[in-house]
Amino acid sequence: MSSIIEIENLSKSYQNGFQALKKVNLNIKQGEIFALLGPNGAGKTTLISIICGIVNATDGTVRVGGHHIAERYKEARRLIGLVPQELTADAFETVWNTVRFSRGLFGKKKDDNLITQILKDLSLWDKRDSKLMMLSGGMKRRVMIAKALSHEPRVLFLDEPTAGVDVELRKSMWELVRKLREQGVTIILTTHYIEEAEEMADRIGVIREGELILTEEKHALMSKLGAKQLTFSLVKPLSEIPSSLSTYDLSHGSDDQSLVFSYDQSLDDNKIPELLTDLQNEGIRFKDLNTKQSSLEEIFVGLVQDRKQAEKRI
Ligand SMILES: Nc1ncnc2c1ncn2[C@@H]1O[C@H](COP(=O)(O)OP(=O)(O)OP(=O)(O)O)[C@@H](O)[C@H]1O
Repeated sequence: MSSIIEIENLSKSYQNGFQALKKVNLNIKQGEIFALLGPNGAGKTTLISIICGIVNATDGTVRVGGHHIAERYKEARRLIGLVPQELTADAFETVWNTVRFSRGLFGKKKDDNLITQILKDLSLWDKRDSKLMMLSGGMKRRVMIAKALSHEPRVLFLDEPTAGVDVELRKSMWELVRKLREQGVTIILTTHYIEEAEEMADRIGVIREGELILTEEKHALMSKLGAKQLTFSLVKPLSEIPSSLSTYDLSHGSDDQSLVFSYDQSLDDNKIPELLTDLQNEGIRFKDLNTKQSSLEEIFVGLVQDRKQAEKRI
């Protein structure tokens, strides 16, 4: 897959000297859904704002569709649709005019059939004559998406697309994003809902204190970093774990009738066969077994906390 966005050694220091991005390197592949995760203040919005030409980089380069974002701003910007966190449209204007006008801003020819289609796809057609201020929060957010799509961008940035919306609307947003991807649009989203990244993203980037500390295919990330737990439901309570089993990472579960074995699933030799034999030798019998993989949330919290813990140790 070719890259639609190429970011090289991108750094940003704000005027007050604060360094918000530190030598970020990232390629976004055409047609993927990329989720950018990071705690508050990590630099997500700064990164998006530079790619969209709203904020200037201090160092490094960004190319969108091969166009240098500063030297060929117009060409690059034309390929991008941005859905910001905040509503940025005239509250007294109608849905139809808002979306139609936005296409014109990018110098695109009028295409009312396209605007009609976008509004229908976003379930906004019935509201086309309503003023924005009459719409619910979720509807307003859809208008922002319609606006961003009006000039047929190849890349769509969604900054916190579902912050503060209810579960039903969040799910319908996810549907919509998938549909856009099927139409060939590359999607980059920032989110605080790890569940959202877990559900939608093909690839995940984690940013922490201005550094892109990881980019990985979602499935690879989950199997690489995800510890797995195997829980044994015991036939009889076990007050103490025998010392002969001390080489295994074992602990009691919710009570002394369950035993939890944590292991690294990326290792070929996960020691499960040996553990089963040793349990039998110790006369520890079980009536049921189940495994659990750590969620993306657990992985993410672990990644973001590592640094804090390391700093505490110093
Ligand atoms: N204009 C500015 N001048 C100085 N510092 C700024 C400016 N804009 C942002 N920052 C700082 O840069 C850092 C990164 O901010 P940014 O908005 O990119 O983070 P974020 O990851 O998007 O956070 P959130 O999840 O809260 O939206 C923060 O510490 C912020 O305070």
